[in-house]
Amino acid sequence: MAIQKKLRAILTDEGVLIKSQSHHMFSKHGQLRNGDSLSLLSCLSCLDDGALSSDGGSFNEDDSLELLPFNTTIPFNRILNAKYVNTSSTGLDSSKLSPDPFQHENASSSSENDEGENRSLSNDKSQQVQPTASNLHPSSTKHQWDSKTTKIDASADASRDGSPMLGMKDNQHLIDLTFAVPKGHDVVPQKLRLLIDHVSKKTRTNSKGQSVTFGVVEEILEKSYENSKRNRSILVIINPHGGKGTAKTLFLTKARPILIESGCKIEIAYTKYARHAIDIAKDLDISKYDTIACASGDGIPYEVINGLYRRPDRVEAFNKLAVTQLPCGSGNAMSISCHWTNNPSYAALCLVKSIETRIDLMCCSQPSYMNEWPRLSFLSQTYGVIAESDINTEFIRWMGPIRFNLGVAFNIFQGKKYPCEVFVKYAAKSKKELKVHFLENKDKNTGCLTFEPNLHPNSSSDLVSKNNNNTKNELSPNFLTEDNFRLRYPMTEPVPSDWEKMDSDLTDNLTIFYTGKMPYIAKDTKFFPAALPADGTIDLVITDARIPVTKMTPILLSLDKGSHVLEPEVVHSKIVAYKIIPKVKTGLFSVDGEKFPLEPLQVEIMPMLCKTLLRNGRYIDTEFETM
Ligand SMILES: Nc1ncnc2c1ncn2[C@@H]1O[C@H](COP(=O)(O)OP(=O)(O)OP(=O)(O)O)[C@@H](O)[C@H]1O
Repeated sequence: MAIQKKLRAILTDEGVLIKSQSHHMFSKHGQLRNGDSLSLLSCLSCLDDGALSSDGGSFNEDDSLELLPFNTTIPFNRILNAKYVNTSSTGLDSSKLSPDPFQHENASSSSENDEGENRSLSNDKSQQVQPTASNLHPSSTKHQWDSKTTKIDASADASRDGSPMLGMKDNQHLIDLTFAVPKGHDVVPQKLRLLIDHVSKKTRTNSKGQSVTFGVVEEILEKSYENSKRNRSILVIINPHGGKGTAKTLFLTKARPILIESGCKIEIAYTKYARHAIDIAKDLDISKYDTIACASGDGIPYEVINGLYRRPDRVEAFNKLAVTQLPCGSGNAMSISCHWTNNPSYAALCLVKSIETRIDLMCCSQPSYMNEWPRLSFLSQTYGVIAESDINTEFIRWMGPIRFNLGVAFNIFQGKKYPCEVFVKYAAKSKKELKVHFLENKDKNTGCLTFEPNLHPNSSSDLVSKNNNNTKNELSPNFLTEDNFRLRYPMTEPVPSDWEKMDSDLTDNLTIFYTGKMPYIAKDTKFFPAALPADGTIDLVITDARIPVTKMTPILLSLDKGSHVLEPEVVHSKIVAYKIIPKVKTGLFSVDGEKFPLEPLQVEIMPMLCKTLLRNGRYIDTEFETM
């Protein structure tokens, strides 16, 4: 009968293992051949490789790998959703089920048009209601099947425990599985109807204190979202001008499908003027969301963080909301550092699978605005040749990231210097101390909120590294209090006695002053390879204009590898606060890529102020320890 010809599968520690009854289930190119409608399962084999390239690229995007005709595993870290197929209450005989495993699929039915108005994009009901511990109980059998629209209502569907239909054994369950597959340079949702042979051994305690065995869907979803939060409520802020005007299309075509299929609830706000995201964050109803995703460059997350900071209820806002980026701008340092990718579809997959983590911010004060609002910075502050190059090459914006490198090289080879005074409170002054600090802190996962030790030691899940020595984190969801926002070193007070004044022989000849919190400042620019999410320090890099061009050239050329910090001519320290007083008459600071006035600037670390989403609960691996 028809059901015997369906794809059959079992659960393993790694994922859903597709078994075939027929040796001819897959063609050479991964197409199903058993008479069912064909589904191209290209590159399921490379799904096993969840590793993103450490250079800030994306996952293994090679879809030309040999296909696995049998025993193909869909890893849990690529599974977006699972639902029971409801057959018993439909009047349908299982033998009459469509042979096409996709015919009854209910793709996201959000019917929004593509206009640039702010509007709700809540996905349809089937996406909002997910199988949960409470609605998966087998006794609940409220089934709905709209045969006209062939939609499966998840609320009904999820209420069922996959009880066997005609021709199925007790331990068999018919489910619809949605998972992410590579396609070209992206990852896209794919759906498959599977007959799963499974008897769950997992139990949970229900609201009455009884021990209840997991349903297979519940077990799949639990393993697929281990350590991460399911069904996020996301406010997506799109800068329609971001990424040379491509941000909106990038989000809608690449990121949104992954979010929708994962059961996220989405609303979109478009920025209508410069700095609009500050106002959006300042005024939004924080009870409606748990995540703000900036489909933009790094400018919008900067604005969102500063908008939240200006709220009277900022403690609640920073306790509740995670701020993340879907890389749709020209500078996407946050996504490269946090999601380990510059690709919006892979970043969306990382978003739904990530670990909520508290990261440090930096609080910036300058005379012209410190009495109003100090500015929070999540990425970097720079003065000197890079600040000038980044901002002053805006006129060649159309060139994309390369404009940054051209500007830097141009000014460096002109031998420009930017005299200043710098006062620093060190955490690790020498390169040796810095390395010790890095090694001591890199596996601590200090800010992880949802981290738990790997429940499945044999699992290949990449959510949790097997060889780290993490323990369950004790951070409370209401970790922050107003005290966390208090400045330890107000600019109005004299420089504290435990700060050191840097040698003026160096600072009078300074070319680059760069402080940062994330490893990548742009694609292929690993400027702060020792940066850690929540180690309570800022990384400082300084260069001297007297470095000969013959030595400066290799330093600049090693920015992609991050090994520039090892060069003896480059100052590299970890600090908790600093004050820089420029001595030049014209110029600027750049804070998170934004233009700031040429005035004394004082910055201090704000430990774990911002909740964000990190793949594996950590920044992209910079390989600093092996440099
Ligand atoms: N509708 C708008 N009109 C004009 N400016 C806008 C608008 N929306 C946002 N902006 C501004 O655009 C700037 C850059 O935003 P974003 O970082 O998203 O883009 P980007 O493509 O990465 O640009 P950049 O090259 O500056 O990094 C921000 O300063 C923001 O205030």
